[in-house]
Amino acid sequence: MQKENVSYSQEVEIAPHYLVVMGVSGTGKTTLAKGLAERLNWPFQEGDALHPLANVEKMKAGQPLNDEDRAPWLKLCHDWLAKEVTLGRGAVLTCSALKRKYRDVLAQGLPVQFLYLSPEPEIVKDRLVNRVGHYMPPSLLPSQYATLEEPTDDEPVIKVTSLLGPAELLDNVVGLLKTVPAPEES
Ligand SMILES: Nc1ncnc2c1ncn2[C@@H]1O[C@H](COP(=O)(O)OP(=O)(O)OP(=O)(O)O)[C@@H](O)[C@H]1O
Ligand SMILES: O=C(O)[C@H](O)[C@@H](O)[C@H](O)[C@H](O)CO
Repeated sequence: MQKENVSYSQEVEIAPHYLVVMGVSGTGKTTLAKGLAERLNWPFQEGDALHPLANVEKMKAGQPLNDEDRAPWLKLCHDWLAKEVTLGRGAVLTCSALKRKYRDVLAQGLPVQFLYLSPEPEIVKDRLVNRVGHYMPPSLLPSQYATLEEPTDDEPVIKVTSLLGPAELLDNVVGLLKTVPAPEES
């Protein structure tokens, strides 16, 4: 029997992934994650929106967060991912996820993949200095790098080193996701 003439967009061929777009402040997590969520029709959560108010106030005041500050926030991020995994549609979260132990909390028991953005530090600094309307002061960037433990190959990570602008980067990552299988549920 002849198949019905249904046209699928290229994006529909991408299996649901549960992505945490990670990296230090200013690497372009929100820009890319929003683009992915819109293009792939996956739910999006801005990780920064889950910070307790005290964390935001601390960052605004130019003080880096510590492990204790981040713990309740990471739990909320994990819980959002867990909920989305049960719904099975794919999902995208932004979260700096700077340390290995933070990523372990985020991914615990979940088929999460980290999409690691790491433009050159000078480029990231320029982006932060030129960004308007965001509470995160560029002066906190050195502490972000000091805290960062780059993901290693034994983690479920997709590394994105491209220096493309937002639109081309999005196309590039969508293309990449077509080649990367979604991990099995653990
Ligand atoms: N691929 C890109 N090329 C050039 N500029 C970009 C790119 N992606 C994002 N930007 C710009 O860089 C700045 C930082 O981007 P964005 O807010 O997405 O970063 P972020 O990692 O989410 O930051 P934060 O962790 O502080 O929320 C913004 O002004 C954004 O417009
Ligand atoms: O772990 C951290 O230190 C924080 O998550 C920061 O990365 C901020 O949330 C973000 O960069 C603000 O824009």
